[in-house]
Amino acid sequence: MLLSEVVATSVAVAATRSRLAKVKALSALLRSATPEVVEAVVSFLIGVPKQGRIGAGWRTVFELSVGPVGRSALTVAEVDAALAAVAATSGKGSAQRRTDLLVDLFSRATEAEQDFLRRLLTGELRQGALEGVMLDAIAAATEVPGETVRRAFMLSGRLPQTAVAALAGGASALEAFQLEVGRPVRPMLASPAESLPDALAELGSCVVEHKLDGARIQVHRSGDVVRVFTRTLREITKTVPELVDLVRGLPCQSVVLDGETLALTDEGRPRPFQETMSRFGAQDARELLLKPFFFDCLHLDGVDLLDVPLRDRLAALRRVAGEHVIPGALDPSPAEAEAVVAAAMSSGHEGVMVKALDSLYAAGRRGKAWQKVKPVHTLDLVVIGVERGSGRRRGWLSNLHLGARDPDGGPPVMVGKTFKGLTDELLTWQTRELQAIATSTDDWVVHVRPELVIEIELDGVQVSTRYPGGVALRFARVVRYRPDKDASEATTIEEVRGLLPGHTIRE
Ligand SMILES: Nc1ncnc2c1ncn2[C@@H]1O[C@H](COP(=O)(O)OP(=O)(O)OP(=O)(O)O)[C@@H](O)[C@H]1O
Repeated sequence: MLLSEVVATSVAVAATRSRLAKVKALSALLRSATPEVVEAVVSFLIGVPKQGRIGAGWRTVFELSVGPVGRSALTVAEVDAALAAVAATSGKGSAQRRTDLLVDLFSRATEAEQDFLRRLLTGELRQGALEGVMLDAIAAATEVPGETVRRAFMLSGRLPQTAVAALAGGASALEAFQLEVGRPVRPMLASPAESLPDALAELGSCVVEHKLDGARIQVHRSGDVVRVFTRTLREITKTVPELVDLVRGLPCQSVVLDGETLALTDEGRPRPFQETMSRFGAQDARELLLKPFFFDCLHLDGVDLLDVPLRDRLAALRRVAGEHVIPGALDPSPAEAEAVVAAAMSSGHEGVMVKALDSLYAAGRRGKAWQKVKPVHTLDLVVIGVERGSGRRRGWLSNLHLGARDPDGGPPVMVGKTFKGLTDELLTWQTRELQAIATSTDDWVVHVRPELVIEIELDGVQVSTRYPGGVALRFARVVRYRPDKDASEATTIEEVRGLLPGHTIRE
């Protein structure tokens, strides 16, 4: 398959707002790809090359200036091989060798292909929002039910491999995907509830647990080997040795645990979220110990538990991790449930989770079986630009331009601005981070790649003629950055519109 076919499809998908048209274009391309290149084709389209980060600096790639050719015969397989060669280059003089390989590749590409490759390599093409569209396209290309494709993806965590299996072996190949200890699955998510009584009434027999304000972890143990993953399935085993030691000491041979981790003060209250997240960085900074609070068990000693009711998963969890289970109450009366909320709030946590005891573990799903009850309403928005500070904030990048996600995979839709709630520490941090992902700047605004997710508290929204989505935030203020989320998980423009007066307020 020619690279130009992938580029043309990518451009066509970006140019249309119709989900159906996107799915049609992608599935037609998948159908015409030969088995050897399916993995590369899907990787290119979702903007994540198979080789991951190839080690060529952003600047190198962006500043490569090689005259384009008028017509090209570059194939997907050739590009894939070239990227593999770049990724495999290491040692002394490797920066130059990588540049040479890239120059060679770019010199065989047309202008449109160069532009595509540049955006692929700098991560600009990466669009989490395209994942859902791609899953539909795989289903359409193979005539396998969408649910089967989705489940395989949630269990493997990898879209290209899901496509390869679907195209080669259809539904039966996808049904063979199982939970594998050591390979993370997409975590189950929660929907917002109006109130505690609503959630209790809707779910019937349930567990009410503290909703801790930390970071999601998924811990896999097989024998003595323990691996820890974040909510976005990034491995952080090396940075959290205390969690590894703790799970290695549990009374079992193999286990997969789902939970939340955070750093606590001496009084047992949560430390600021930023401090917990700083432990997920590159090095082991063990002076700030993390404590795990597990709330689910997906596998225990050879038995997969994804498809057993929560009641039984919790029994397994208590057996294996008793004292590290998150606080809560099983099958509480309304008064007992209220008491859990009061205890959670007075300990400095953000609310409670209410979960149906007969529900199965729906990997990657934000369903109704788990409902969160939080007194303060927040949105997770994407930073799309930032204004240069003035006065006391001179030298810092300050006023943030905030976007909501387009569920059909288009660029984020601006819904407001804010600099409220930013501490000096956050201003310093964001100035550095935003400069690193700047795409263009003028005197006033620095535009950035839409990657950073930020949690925003607000009083509500109002109709706006200024912003393209027709809706604007009222009194927005920053709660915190969410480095554990990527832009594909941000609040959608529809969810923001749902907050307009006249709509039912969900969160
Ligand atoms: N008892 C608990 N059960 C499940 N998740 C919990 C619990 N306590 C804290 N959490 C955290 O809450 C998250 C679930 O809420 P949700 O699905 O809305 O994700 P979220 O968008 O990160 O939520 P929020 O933005 O409200 O923190 C989980 O990902 C987990 O990190």
